[in-house]
Amino acid sequence: MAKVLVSDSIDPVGVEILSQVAQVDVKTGLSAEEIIQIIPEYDALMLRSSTRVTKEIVEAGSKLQIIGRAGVGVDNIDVPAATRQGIIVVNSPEGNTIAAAEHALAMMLSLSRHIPDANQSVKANKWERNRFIGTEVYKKNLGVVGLGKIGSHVAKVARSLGMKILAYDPFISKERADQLGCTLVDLELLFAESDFITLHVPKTSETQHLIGRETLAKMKPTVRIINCSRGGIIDELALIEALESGRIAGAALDVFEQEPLGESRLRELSNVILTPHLGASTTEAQVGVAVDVAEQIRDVLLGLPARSAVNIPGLTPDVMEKLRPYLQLAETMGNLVSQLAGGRCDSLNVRLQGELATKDSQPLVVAAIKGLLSQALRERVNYVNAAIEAKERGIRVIETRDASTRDYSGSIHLEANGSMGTHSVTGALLSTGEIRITDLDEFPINVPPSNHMLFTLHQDMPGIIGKIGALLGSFNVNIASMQVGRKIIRGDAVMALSLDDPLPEGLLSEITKVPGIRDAYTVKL
Ligand SMILES: NC(=O)c1ccc[n+]([C@@H]2O[C@H](COP(=O)([O-])OP(=O)(O)OC[C@H]3O[C@@H](n4cnc5c(N)ncnc54)[C@H](O)[C@@H]3O)[C@@H](O)[C@H]2O)c1
Ligand SMILES: O=C(O)CC[C@@H](O)C(=O)O
Repeated sequence: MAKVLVSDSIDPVGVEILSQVAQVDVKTGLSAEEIIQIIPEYDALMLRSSTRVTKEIVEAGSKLQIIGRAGVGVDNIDVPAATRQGIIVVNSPEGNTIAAAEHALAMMLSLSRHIPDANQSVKANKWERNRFIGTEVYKKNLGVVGLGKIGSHVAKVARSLGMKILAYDPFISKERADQLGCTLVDLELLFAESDFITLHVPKTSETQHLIGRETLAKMKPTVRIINCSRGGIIDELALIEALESGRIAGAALDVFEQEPLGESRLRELSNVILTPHLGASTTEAQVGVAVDVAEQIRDVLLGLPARSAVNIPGLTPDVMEKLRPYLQLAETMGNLVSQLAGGRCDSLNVRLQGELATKDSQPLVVAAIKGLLSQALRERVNYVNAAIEAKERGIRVIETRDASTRDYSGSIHLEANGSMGTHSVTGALLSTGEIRITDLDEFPINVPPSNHMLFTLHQDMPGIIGKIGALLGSFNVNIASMQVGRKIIRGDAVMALSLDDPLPEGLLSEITKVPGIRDAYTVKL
């Protein structure tokens, strides 16, 4: 019989479901070393946010088929390590949305009316009615950073409280924001105009310390900040200084840079409310995420696909086998075209060409959408939710199939319209399975995707390639490979460069100033 280790406390209904197919051991509070010792016996691991699934744990799990996170964020699991080991990682993308949104709203109202302090005061036999004068949220500006599932629900409820919602989410269309009654603004304006700011973004390199010393300095002195998303999105030290000096009025935090929260001056501040990562802690959400994830673990142990895998598509094995090499191609092309077009796309045209023009190839469209959304949603977008996420974001997906073959037996052409205009890419596979970008904005090229890329649209004229090379060299950026594509001599052309280093800040605008360069884009793949 298969064995499942449950390493954090989950609702008993989850254990019941797992017990249908496996021996279930619930062992909470184990250290990493203890997990490493016992994990070789287990076929599946189920956890919440307390267990950190490190590379060492993953590598020790020689029998592990699946790791299930009873919640949204999989940032406590080394997903790349699991993927390399062929372990499916599943989560519950929606099971605790309402719970987390309601916690953020509760934090906002508690802050505005001093509920925790007033409660403590009455319990200490005091009656301090003048000490706890609050502020109303009615007609105040609420800045919502991240208008995804939780942020949208917060925005909807806050609107019914009479608040005006300013939202920042570079990956959400204006139409979607309009539907939610939110005004999309840039971060500067959101920070400057908000009376309350609530964070609902994933933790990524872009959102790490999104709120820090510099940004806090731009806020109103009366602002109150709520973080029920992830620790580290606020620079805690900068926040403490701003609260201590009265630079801002208050904060309510459910998540911390270090969890459990250790020694911290946050505990001494009267204008702060702290909760121990309770966003998902409602009976309903705990049942929801436990059922959602336990069912997926049960199914995978029975040899069935998972419906919410973050690292492997939940497709039937035979279709998977056929399409496997092309799924990565479609995803890479989606990621590339989204970065060229700018995050906020309103349409994606997918043309499947040659041998891919069959009805079985539908997962490739999903893979392209997944790639398109990956900048915005990271591990939260998967093969199951990609199409729904695109629809909810107001992205129109148009599919066409063209059975005629060109240079490759099968290729994928994507065209996206985003905040930086309409751009297109085509990709194909070499017989070795390697990916090639074969067309960019209708200009023929032939380059492999790489980590850091630079594309230019320019006029084909003598000296221009040298100028770009020299400019990159002067900033110590090494070029790994370079290719030019053009249709006519001395007409428009594109340059595709693979770089060994990321482009330093400010260099892109220098490149666009080079005479003959019309546009330049950096891309990270
Ligand atoms: N406190 C808790 O217990 C708790 C419970 C559930 C979820 N969470 C956390 O809440 C957060 C939001 O979850 P969700 O389910 O709404 O996720 P979601 O994926 O539905 O929404 C996240 C949104 O952030 C946007 N985004 C990505 N990068 C951005 C950036 N740089 N700037 C602005 N917006 C950006 C995305 O476009 C997306 O719309 C996650 O970090 C999740 O882990 C916490
Ligand atoms: O397990 C929890 O209680 C927290 C879950 C939450 O942080 C999530 O990302 O889903």
